[in-house]
Amino acid sequence: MGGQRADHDVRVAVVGAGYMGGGIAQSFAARGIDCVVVDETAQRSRERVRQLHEEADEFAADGLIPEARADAVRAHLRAAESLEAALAGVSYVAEVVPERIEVKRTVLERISSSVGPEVVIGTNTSAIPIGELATSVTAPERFLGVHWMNPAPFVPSVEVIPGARTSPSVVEDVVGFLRGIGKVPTVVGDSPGFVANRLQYALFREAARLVEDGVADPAQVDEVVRNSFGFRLPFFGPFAIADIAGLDVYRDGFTTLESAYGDRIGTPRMLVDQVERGRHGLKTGQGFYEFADGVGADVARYRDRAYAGLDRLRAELGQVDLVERRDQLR
Ligand SMILES: NC(=O)c1ccc[n+]([C@@H]2O[C@H](COP(=O)([O-])OP(=O)(O)OC[C@H]3O[C@@H](n4cnc5c(N)ncnc54)[C@H](O)[C@@H]3O)[C@@H](O)[C@H]2O)c1
Ligand SMILES: O=C(O)[C@@H](O)[C@@H](O)[C@H](O)[C@@H](O)CO
Repeated sequence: MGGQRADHDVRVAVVGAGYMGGGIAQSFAARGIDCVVVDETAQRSRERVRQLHEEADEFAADGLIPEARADAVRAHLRAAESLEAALAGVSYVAEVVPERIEVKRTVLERISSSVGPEVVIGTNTSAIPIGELATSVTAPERFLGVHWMNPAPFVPSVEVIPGARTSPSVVEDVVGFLRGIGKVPTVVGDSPGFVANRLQYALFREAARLVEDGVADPAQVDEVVRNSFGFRLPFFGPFAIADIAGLDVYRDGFTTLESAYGDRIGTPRMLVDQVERGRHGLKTGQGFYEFADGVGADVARYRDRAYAGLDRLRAELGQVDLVERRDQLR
């Protein structure tokens, strides 16, 4: 795929046409890449493709995607009558079946035994280490994690997770292929939950503890997150935010949290090292990032412009009113 064939020759099979598989298939087809989806039965495959075509038209009607992209989904996205029929002539296979290792292993065995070793197989697993799934794949050098976020058509990030035996050229091809359809692929290490879900689930675990401890209810937690650090995250990740806040300030804050919660929110050694080396972030010109030679002032100006712009965009979009269940467990 990609490297060996021009992208317009690439054909994609999506195995598992559920919430994520459907969105992944739409994402490829909308860019003119022939994509075939297969689910547990031919009937479900056909039904899902009908839904995906209609959904793409709705996206266009709502102004979310250009009309031409919706037309491309109809032209390039189709259903297969069987797994074998779906896999015929493809360059890339997306495995998007349920997050149960035994289901994934069975499906991956069937896929990898039905296609040649040149066909790349990407699993959309949320958290299962690639190494644990690679044992079910013949020619594991063509196998890797390709973790899309929901909803696949609109969230830019795709984590690309090589297994121990994944060929570097396969990683390079997949990254280029994803960039070619407008995604933001990031190559990360093979650790349970990778980056996105290890952070997302850690946040959720602590959010659940806040409710369990009676500090806030779910709606209050969500409101604070959306309007505090969540407001900043579209522009700066956690290390940049820490640099901007001041690593010395973070170190001091951790002192309180560590004394209250122990290792659960313990002070990272890397943070202490930075502070002890006088690298406090934007305020000293160096932290996890470089801010010297006027870069800090540019970052601050961008920060303020971005946040003011997001504030205007949020006012324009409004927000959805979620009704919290009042019988929440504390
Ligand atoms: N839901 C999310 O937010 C999200 C986000 C990123 C990654 N993921 C991961 O993507 C994968 C799929 O998640 P989902 O939310 O789309 O689940 P889903 O239940 O919506 O879709 C799974 C689909 O796989 C089909 N399926 C089951 N066994 C099959 C088989 N043997 N052959 C073909 N199809 C089969 C099911 O019928 C279903 O349509 C999981 O690994 C999940 O962890 C989910
Ligand atoms: O945030 C995402 O898109 C997902 O990774 C999460 O919704 C979550 O991890 C699901 O994958 C659970 O299967």
